[in-house]
Amino acid sequence: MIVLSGMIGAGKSSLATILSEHLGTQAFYEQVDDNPVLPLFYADPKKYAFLLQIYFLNKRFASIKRALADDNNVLDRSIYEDSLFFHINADMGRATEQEVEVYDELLDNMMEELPYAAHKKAPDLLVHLVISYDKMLDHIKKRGRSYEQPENDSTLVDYYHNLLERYDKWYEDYNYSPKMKIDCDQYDFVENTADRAEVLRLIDEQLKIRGTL
Ligand SMILES: Nc1ncnc2c1ncn2[C@@H]1O[C@H](COP(=O)(O)OP(=O)(O)OP(=O)(O)O)[C@@H](O)[C@H]1O
Ligand SMILES: Nc1nc(=O)c2ncn([C@H]3C[C@H](O)[C@@H](CO)O3)c2[nH]1
Repeated sequence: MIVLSGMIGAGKSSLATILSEHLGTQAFYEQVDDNPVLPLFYADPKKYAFLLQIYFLNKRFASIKRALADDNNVLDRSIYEDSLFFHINADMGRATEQEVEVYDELLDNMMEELPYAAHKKAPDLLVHLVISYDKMLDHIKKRGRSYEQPENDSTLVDYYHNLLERYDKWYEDYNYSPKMKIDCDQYDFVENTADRAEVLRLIDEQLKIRGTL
């Protein structure tokens, strides 16, 4: 299983499609447009942060179990980032200490079950998408989900900056599997075919080193 990580709008879902088609494997997407809790969260983060997190954790666990079944399936976002999101939200006062404690224990408990549920614990490769704030906003605007637009909600500017800041350290500390970075300001793998080919080549190179290609 290959896991894609990175900020909101970095291009994970787009790359999941491109990469899974290239490898002839399956992509497992994050549940967004049919996620009933996400709009509630953006409207009232304090009230819904915990519920949203439990929702994502549950869906993610189900996807991971299926994605781990075959080599090179592509998972759109890691379970470790769900925890990062929640801790940032908690630090912004959107979850209580007790909620954080329950979440962390539940996550640990679920992670202990993964080797039994999926015969494998960690991904074969993490592909982290790095993006600047401005480029990320371009993508968020282009995609047009109203609840993600900072012009509709100025608190999102702080939220996005907090996430971006913490993501760098998260990637540096990540040690559950081999990892690589793709610079989304440098490579436009959605609209530029030469950039797309280069990104796929870089990922293939890592998969060959790891013996899954
Ligand atoms: N390299 C790129 N060039 C141009 N547009 C892009 C690029 N990458 C992504 N986009 C566009 O940006 C938007 C967000 O991309 P996508 O949904 O793939 O991001 P994501 O990382 O999966 O986001 P989220 O974390 O919110 O699920 C989409 O409209 C997509 O077409
Ligand atoms: N709070 C929170 N915790 C998560 O684990 C999480 N994972 C994704 N998201 C939000 C970001 C995008 O708007 C949208 C699509 O990625 O969903 C999350 N939000």
